[in-house]
Formats: sequence, C-alpha cells, structure tokens
Amino acid sequence: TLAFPGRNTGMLLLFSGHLPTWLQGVLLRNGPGMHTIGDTKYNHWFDGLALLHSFTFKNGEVYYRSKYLRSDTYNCNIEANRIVVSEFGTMAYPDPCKNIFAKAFSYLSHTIPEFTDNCLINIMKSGDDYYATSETNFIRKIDPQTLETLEKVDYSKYVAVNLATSHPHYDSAGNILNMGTSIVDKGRTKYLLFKIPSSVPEKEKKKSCFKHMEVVCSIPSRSLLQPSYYHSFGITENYIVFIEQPFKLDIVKLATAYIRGVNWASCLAFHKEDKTWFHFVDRKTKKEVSTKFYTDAMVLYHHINAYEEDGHVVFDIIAYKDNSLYDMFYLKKLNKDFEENNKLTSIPTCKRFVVPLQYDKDAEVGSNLVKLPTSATAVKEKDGSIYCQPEILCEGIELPRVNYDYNGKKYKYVYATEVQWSPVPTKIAKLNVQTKEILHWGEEHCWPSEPIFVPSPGAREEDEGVVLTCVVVSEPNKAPFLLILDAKTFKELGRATVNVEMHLDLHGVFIPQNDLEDETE
Ligand SMILES: CC1=C(/C=C/C(C)=C/C=C/C(C)=C/C=C/C=C(C)/C=C/C=C(C)/C=C/C=C(\C)C=O)C(C)(C)CCC1
Ligand SMILES: [Fe+2]
Repeated sequence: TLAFPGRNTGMLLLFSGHLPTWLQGVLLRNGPGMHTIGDTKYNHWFDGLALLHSFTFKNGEVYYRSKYLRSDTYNCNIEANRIVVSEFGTMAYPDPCKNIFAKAFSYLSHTIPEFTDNCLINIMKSGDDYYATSETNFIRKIDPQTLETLEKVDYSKYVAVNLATSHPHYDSAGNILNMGTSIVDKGRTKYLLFKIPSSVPEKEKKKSCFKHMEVVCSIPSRSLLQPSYYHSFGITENYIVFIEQPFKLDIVKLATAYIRGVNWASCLAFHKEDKTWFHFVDRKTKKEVSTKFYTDAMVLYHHINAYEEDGHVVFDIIAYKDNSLYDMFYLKKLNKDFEENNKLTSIPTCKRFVVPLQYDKDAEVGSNLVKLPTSATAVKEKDGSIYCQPEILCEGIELPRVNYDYNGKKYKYVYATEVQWSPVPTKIAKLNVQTKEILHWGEEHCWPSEPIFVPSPGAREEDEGVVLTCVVVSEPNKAPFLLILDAKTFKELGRATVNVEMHLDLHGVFIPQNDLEDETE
C-alpha cells in the first residue's frame, strides 16, 4: 500500500511529454490486488482483495497513490491471516469472523447469505460521493483523494436484490440507474431496475440517497431456478436494454455449494442450446415492450452503448461464443507460460444489434424488419417473435468505454483494450463504429488497461479530449506508467512513470477537479 502521511496528493511522478493544462482531477481505478493471505490463495483472479489506485493531476504535476480497500472482508482475512470470506471463485471454510459473517450459507433454510464486500470491480458516483463496487449487495464508500475506506452500504436494505451490477448508468440529472437480481424470494426470481437519486430533498438532508432508492421496474426471470448472469446493461433516451443470456446461475446448486465444498462459480453454466432474450423497458411508462426479441446463445459482459434511430434500438456489445473468458482467469492457469498455454476458445467480438421496436405489424413472416443501412437483421417469425442477428463491428476488443456525454445517443467512437486469444492486453484501440476504422496504440511488453476518455473543456466533437490508460510493463526492470493520448489522433501526448509496482486492474473513473471536494492539506 502506498500512502504518504501529511501529503494529500501521493507520490510525485516523473512526467515526459506534454500535459494539457486543463487536465485537473483524479483518475481513480479499481481491481484485484492481493491473492495470497498467509498460507491460503484465492482460486480466481476476480477474487483478489480490491486494490484502489489513483493518478492526481494538479497544477501541471501528476501524483500516484494506491491503497487496499479496507473492506470487512479485507479486515477479517488479514486478522485471521488466511482467507475466511468466500468469493465467487473461492469457497472459504470455516468462517470464524462471527461478528460480521455469522449467517449460515444456505438458501434452503431461507437465510440470505452474508456476501463479501470486497468491492474490486468498479467505481460508482452517487451525488458527490464515490463507491467501490462489485456484484454483491454491498458497496463501499471511499474517499477519492485519500483512497480511505468509509461506510458500507447494503442495497438489500432498500430494494430486494442479492446481486447488482458494478456498471450502473447515470441519467442527465446524475441519478443512478442500476440492475440487480433477486434470487432468494422463492418462486419469484426476477431482475430489478432500480434508481438511486443524486440528491435528497432539502428537509431530509440527514438521510442518505440510498434511503430514497426505488424500484423502477421488475422483469421476471424466464427460469425461476436459473436466472441469467449479467455484468452490465444498456440505456437509450427512452429504453433500458437488458440481455437475458443463457449463461445462468443454478439456484439449487448455489444453495448447496457450501456443503458440497465447491465454489459459486461452479454453479454458473453456459447453455449453448438456449436462446439469448432481449428485453426493452420503456423508461417513461416503466413497462416492458411485449414483443419477444431473441438471438442465438452467447455470453457477454460489457455493453458498449445503445441509442434509438427511426423506431429502432441500436445496441453494441462485446460478445463471446462461450464462457472461456471466466475460466481463463483461474490463477492456476495464469502460470508462467500462460500466454502460450491459456487460450480463449472464443474471441471477444464487437457486435451491433438493430432491433425494430416500431415495425409494420402486417409484415410477412420471414421478412427482415430492419429499415436502417446495416447488415444486422431482425426477422419476423410465425409465432410473432423476432429473431435478430448482428452486424460485426470488429474482433478482439474488450473493456470498452465511450465518451459518456454520448451514452444513450448515436455515437461514433469506442475506446477499448485489444486482446487476441490470451488474457494479455497488447494494445488499446479507438474504433469508429460508423466506418469500422481503427486506430491503435501499442508498445512491446506493454499491457495497457481499460482506456478512459476525458473530454476537454467546451469540447464540441465527440473525440475532443484525451485518453488515459495505465500501462503495466512485462519486461523486468522497466517501470509501469500512465499514458496520455490525444483522443482524436491516438498519438502520445505524454507519460508519467510510476517507480513502484503497479497491478493490472479492471475499471475506473476520471473525476474532474470541480467534482472533488476542496482538499485540506
Ligand atoms: C482484465 C483484462 C481483460 C478483460 C477482462 C474482463 C472482460 C473482465 C470481466 C470481469 C468480470 C465479468 C468480473 C466479474 C466479477 C464478479 C464478481 C467478483 C462476483 C462476485 C460475486 C459474489 C462474491 C457472490 C456471489 C454469490 C452468489 C452468486 C450466490 O448466490 C482482458 C481480457 C481484456 C485483457 C487482460 C486484462
Ligand atoms: Fe466490467
């Protein structure tokens, strides 16, 4: 853990190149950092204890800091000097930290298990506050400047979710829209869309935004005992886009995992013979569109963006033909020869679906209802359902980001990491989804993280700004760095060298200086 008592900024970095003067604020990122505790080791990379790190841009200088999230899980594990709290890919026995993790791990006894608060995936903004997030019902407030861990929030106290995504959306007023799954209400397994307001009414100022959380809409799971797993969802001006994929959690298996001595990940299976269902919720009426839209079986984690055009909903995602991505990150497979021996059997593919929500109800069975210039199709079937096939935009990109001012709107650019068949990010890319042109940045032995776009003040064009990526260097004795690219040309503006070890992370946010509370040094 890197922290510098007395200084609120962190470690000053050596910068080479040109640092735009307007770039002021904090790049805050999250990811798994610690995988061994005492003599015990997690099974999976996504299980590791959350490690936050940040780059602070201030008055022409760049500072770095990193700190483990002091979750209850972290504290219990460190106190016991071994893994005592279960994660998705690692079941822990027994659980002696009775004060916090005391409940029985059994759904059959109708007990809601107390999940981990090891929030290692992403960062969420709620009003003026920031939270580390994962996929359980817990999120952890953090101080974005000192990286200190603050309160724990339990979503399930306010809405009936046991799992929630770590990729919420924000509306134009800054309210959070997120989705979660309710799996313990027997016979009523459902997906909930919920809203967290960005502020509370003046007379209730002492209450938190979470007390004002509300369920916007619920979508019943097609299978009561096998809800789909999902990692993100899409949003347009008028609709929520939710994909019910045949990558499903088996509730009976989950309920017995603890006594069977297996991890929760083994209760997740890809059903390649099933369909993938698309759901659209009207944000105004809060009702689901009744037409059944589907495509072939697939696995996806990341939605890129979605928008409406001439009565269609267009949405872009990164999809796989199977679930080999999760398996690839088991630590026993990430050994020294992993680049050669640990291969994906399906490459991440950027797909565009074009779904006609307003279509001619008298159209003939077998006709393609898509009226936009695209190779994506939506064919009417005898029973009234509509079978959709995508247009392929490109292959080999993951961890996609867009200029969030264009989220839900017709857009041009995706920034993402490039991967081939192994879990190594070799480059970052800027894809023009309208022309399919791609710009790349890459250097030998460099593993760049999810690229984040930061608009320049008063930007008029979608790609006016910079792209930030943290680069881990695989060659010994070479330092990692933060890279700043000009978003338009994808050419390097400069880099800040980090003379300490830096971890490969998952997701993050850029917080402009104006959104940060004044620092007291
Ligand atoms: C990172 C790199 C890459 C790409 C990475 C990708 C696509 C990462 C996707 C990450 C995901 C989907 C993470 C999900 C984590 C889920 C967690 C931690 C869930 C926890 C749930 C718990 C503990 C509870 C469960 C309880 C249940 C289910 C009981 O009912 C590449 C491939 C681009 C390049 C290398 C770097
Ligand atoms: Fe993600």
